[in-house]
Amino acid sequence: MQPPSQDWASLLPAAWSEARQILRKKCGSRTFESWLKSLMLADFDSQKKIIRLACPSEFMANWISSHLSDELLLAWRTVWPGIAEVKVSVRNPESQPLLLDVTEIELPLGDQPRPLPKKPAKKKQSVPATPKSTSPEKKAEGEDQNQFEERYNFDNFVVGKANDLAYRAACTFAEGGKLDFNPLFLYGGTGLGKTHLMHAVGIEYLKRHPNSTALYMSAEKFMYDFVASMRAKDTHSFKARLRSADLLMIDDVQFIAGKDSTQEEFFHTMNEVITAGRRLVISADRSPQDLERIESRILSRLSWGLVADVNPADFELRLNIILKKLEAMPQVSMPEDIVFFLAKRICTNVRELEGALNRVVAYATLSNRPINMDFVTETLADLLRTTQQRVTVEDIQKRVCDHYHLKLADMSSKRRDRVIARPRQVAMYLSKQLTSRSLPEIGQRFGGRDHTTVIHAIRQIEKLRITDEDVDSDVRLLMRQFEG
Ligand SMILES: Nc1ncnc2c1ncn2[C@@H]1O[C@H](COP(=O)(O)OP(=O)(O)OP(=O)(O)O)[C@@H](O)[C@H]1O
Repeated sequence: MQPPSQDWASLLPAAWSEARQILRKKCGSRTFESWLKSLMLADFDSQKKIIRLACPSEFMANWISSHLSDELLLAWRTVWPGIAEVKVSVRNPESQPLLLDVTEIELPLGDQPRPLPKKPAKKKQSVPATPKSTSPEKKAEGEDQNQFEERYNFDNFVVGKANDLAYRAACTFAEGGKLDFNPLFLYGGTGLGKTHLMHAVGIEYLKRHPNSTALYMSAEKFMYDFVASMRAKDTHSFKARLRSADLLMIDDVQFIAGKDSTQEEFFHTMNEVITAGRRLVISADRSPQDLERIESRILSRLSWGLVADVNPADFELRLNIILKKLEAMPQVSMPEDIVFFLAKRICTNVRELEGALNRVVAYATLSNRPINMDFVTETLADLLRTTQQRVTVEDIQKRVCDHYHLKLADMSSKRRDRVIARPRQVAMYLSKQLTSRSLPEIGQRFGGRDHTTVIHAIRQIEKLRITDEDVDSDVRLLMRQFEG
């Protein structure tokens, strides 16, 4: 059964964001910036599995179609394997895009550029398209008003031991009462919810104080806008915009490390905002004392306020996050053991956990398959491989020998009778699937066999998994033992 269209709409932003990351990597920043960046997601035909992208001109549409169509299809298929076709056409100025692409993080023009951050650019959804006749100033104003992602609110933020302090501090800050501390400094590793909390502060603060102004920007955007304002010889408007906000939030402040002139401006902005009794929220990937190449006067101001850490989610929090996300997808039926499995295995950060969940749901819907353990281990194979504890060829050999009641020495012996040769092939196959060992390395560990023997074993098991149910179920069982 096909899901109703709004289900697709909720999954598309994350998928498009992931596809863009892949495209940037595959095609290089130059091509991406020149040709692909302005592409917008225009439509998704869930019946025919066609993605339609729109770009500003016919010339661009033709060029992209003739030069980059393979890359586009590949990127989409990496994210959603069932996609049949990706079409590029000219944007209809009247129609509203499915997704409005917000400005991606730009490199600063003045201060020494640093590599772009690896995390996906955050997307806003459901932002009304800017009317064509809007003046640039009006547009900037409009962008500020629409800067918060609605779904990043306090209700959607799941609280656990790892983020309790940060959550409570953020709530207090957003209430807008007497300021007991200022600034609020949130820090923690990537993908743990700092940006989510900042958006939640902004949303809540504006809800309670509709006549106030709140401004959120990444430290990179701060840097870029500042440098641009210097070039345009108009730093005045830049300063005025930031310093007049009742609530100012700067995300990922570690990005201005080593940027002297930006830090100078940042320091004065902080000072003015705090002195004027306006609210300031700053986030970083580490605590003030651990931030390097940031001026000490900035660090000391940061430590004046409340410093709250956001820690990696524990199992219970991960479980609750999945359950919360599933609440928003009532059409999805996910068995309890899968929910536990995901919470247990995807423990890097919440962004990855969310990505894994979205991928499973999207693939299942696209391929019309039920969500069960086989499906999930197959769909998330790459992720599980990197997150799983390292499995060694020796572990695999032991498990296979236990399963088939063989001696460990049989894995390396020259004996070729089937009762031994077949399990040995299974062990070679699993070694390729579950470890990062090369074919010669695997052969070496099976009694110094040649890599062509390993290739033969892998092909043999691949064939048998299709034609012989017993072999297939043995392999699945063994695989699950390692992956679970
Ligand atoms: N406690 C939570 N409850 C619900 N969702 C969460 C929680 N923590 C993180 N998320 C989700 O995880 C994703 C990543 O979070 P976010 O972008 O806020 O991370 P971050 O800490 O700002 O990372 P970075 O340092 O890379 O900017 C978001 O989609 C967010 O909604």
